Amino acid sequence: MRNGTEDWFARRTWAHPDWTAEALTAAKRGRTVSVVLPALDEEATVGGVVAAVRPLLGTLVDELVVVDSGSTDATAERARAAGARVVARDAVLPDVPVRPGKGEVLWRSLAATSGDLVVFLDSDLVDLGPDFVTHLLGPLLTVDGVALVKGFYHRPLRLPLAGMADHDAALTGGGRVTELTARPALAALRPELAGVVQPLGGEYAATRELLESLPFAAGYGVEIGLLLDTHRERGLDAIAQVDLGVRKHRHRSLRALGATAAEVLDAVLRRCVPGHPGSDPLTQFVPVDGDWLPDEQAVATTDRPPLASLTTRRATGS
Ligand SMILES: O=c1ccn([C@@H]2O[C@H](COP(=O)(O)OP(=O)(O)O[C@H]3O[C@H](CO)[C@@H](O)[C@H](O)[C@H]3O)[C@@H](O)[C@H]2O)c(=O)[nH]1
Ligand SMILES: O=C(O)[C@H](O)COP(=O)(O)O
Repeated sequence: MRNGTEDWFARRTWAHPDWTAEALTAAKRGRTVSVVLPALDEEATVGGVVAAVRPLLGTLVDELVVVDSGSTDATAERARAAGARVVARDAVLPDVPVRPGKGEVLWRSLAATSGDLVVFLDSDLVDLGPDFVTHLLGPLLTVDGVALVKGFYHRPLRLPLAGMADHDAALTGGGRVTELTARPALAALRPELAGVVQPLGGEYAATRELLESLPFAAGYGVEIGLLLDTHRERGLDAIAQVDLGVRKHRHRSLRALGATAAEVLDAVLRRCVPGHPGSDPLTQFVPVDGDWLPDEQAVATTDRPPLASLTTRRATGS
């Protein structure tokens, strides 16, 4: 790591966070907190994530919202039954036509919530620790100048893998796009961010003021886009990271992760390489009856503008 990044790592990494919900509730001093779970067909897991956050509702957390990304399963019902407010993505900013993708629902979630601080959690997590939300809020509530807090964790790969002993995969095999695309891309194009352990992690917290000032990449590029833009606009010291223990989630296929990687890379290139024209659809090859058939997957390559600019345009009628 470069010197400045090593210094940042030492100052802005909490490897053994010990904030309690009680202490942080006292530290809020009038600030409010929204927890947002984006969810697309997560009926199996969303109730568990909501249940893990629910005990904090009314003290550290002021609102708990699942933003439904067009699910066709029982995600909304399960989330509601577990105690969340559920908002359909097209009910937020109803005059703005919906685009697909994760970044889109996170962007809309800002207009559906009001907390001064916003915590995002993926809704495909399983067995998440009770302190995920508390620890993500620690630096925001107690350290001046911090605007974005990323979680980091052990990431077990809960899939059978040839050639890998169970205990290796169980400890560190997960985060394939993180390790094979995101971190190498940052090392090449924004090495100051090489100390961020989980640049893609879906568990992070930020000030509303920061989030509303930044563009949101439409698809899976949203996390790395927010990280790069926070660094560019506010500097390294506005970013912190906190060890959350272990993160387990629902794994997607390598093919699906190829499209995620393409969106992550596109978001990096658009921010780090002037003149990048935007990526083509991703061609993957699928074996069918002894032949290899090309299959094109769309790559989301556009950003939503900062929500604050939209609100200003509406207020001034421009
Ligand atoms: O169109 C979408 C796609 C996903 N999701 C939700 O977003 C979360 C994360 O999606 P997932 O498909 O599980 O992503 P991962 O394969 O786990 O991708 C990792 O890497 C992505 C790229 O940075 C991040 O967006 C993810 O948070 C991070 O977990 C889940 O709750 C999904 O239900 C939506 O709400 N709408
Ligand atoms: O963050 C990532 O790299 C993706 O979520 C993939 O994670 P996985 O390899 O644990 O499925």
